[in-house]
Amino acid sequence: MAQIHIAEDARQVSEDLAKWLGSYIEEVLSKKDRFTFVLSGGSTPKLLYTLLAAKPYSESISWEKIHFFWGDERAVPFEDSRNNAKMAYDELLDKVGAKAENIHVMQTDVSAEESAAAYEKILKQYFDGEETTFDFVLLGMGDDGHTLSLFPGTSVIHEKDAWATSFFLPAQDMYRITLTAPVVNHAACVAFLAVGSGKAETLKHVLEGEFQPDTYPSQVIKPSKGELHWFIDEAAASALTA
Ligand SMILES: O=C(O)[C@H](O)[C@@H](O)[C@H](O)[C@H](O)COP(=O)(O)O
Repeated sequence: MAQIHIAEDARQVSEDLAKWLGSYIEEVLSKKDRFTFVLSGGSTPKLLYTLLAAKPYSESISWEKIHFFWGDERAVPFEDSRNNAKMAYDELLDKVGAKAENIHVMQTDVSAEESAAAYEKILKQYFDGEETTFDFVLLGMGDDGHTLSLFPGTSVIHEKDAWATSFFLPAQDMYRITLTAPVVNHAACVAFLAVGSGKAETLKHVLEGEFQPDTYPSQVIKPSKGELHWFIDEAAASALTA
């Protein structure tokens, strides 16, 4: 069952998530020596990353023990403003003590197919045979209900085997590289961060409507063993009935 955290506005949601995440990371690192963290792209996480890169989190989190991954990537050069890895470096990774060898970007200087295959190999090296995959997966949700690069009507929504894949997205005239539901649904903890009235109607369907993953791909995120959290603001929550 998803745990839903509602705050007044986008800043408060990000502050609440930063605080919650700081405690969660500390708890996990009290039991083991690495924390695997999937970063999200899009615009919503920027404020969260900025908060994490500043005090107290810049000093309280053991950044050197965190291994970073991405949920998806647009197959554009790193320097392109649409590149998810660049946003995370600019807002967070260039500001905290993460180790370069622990940061695993989805390469965009090779074909999307090669990038996905290389990512699959890295993920298998980290998690093959493990009880769960990532310690934490941060996800966004588009106004259309997509998450990662699982867009409505795409076959990748139903991928059952690959942990990372790629495909051409005609609507954006670009290739995308993305994690798939299987590897995310085996994570220890998944948290959506979604804000704004533009997501309200979609969020109502995702959380309260029938299971229609081709229309609302975010519905396929259902951790089998792990926790599922939604960090949302009042505007995004405005159509919820529960
Ligand atoms: O590459 C991407 O676009 C993201 O990974 C994507 O899944 C994002 O999380 C949603 O599109 C929400 O984006 P916003 O946060 O900008 O609404």
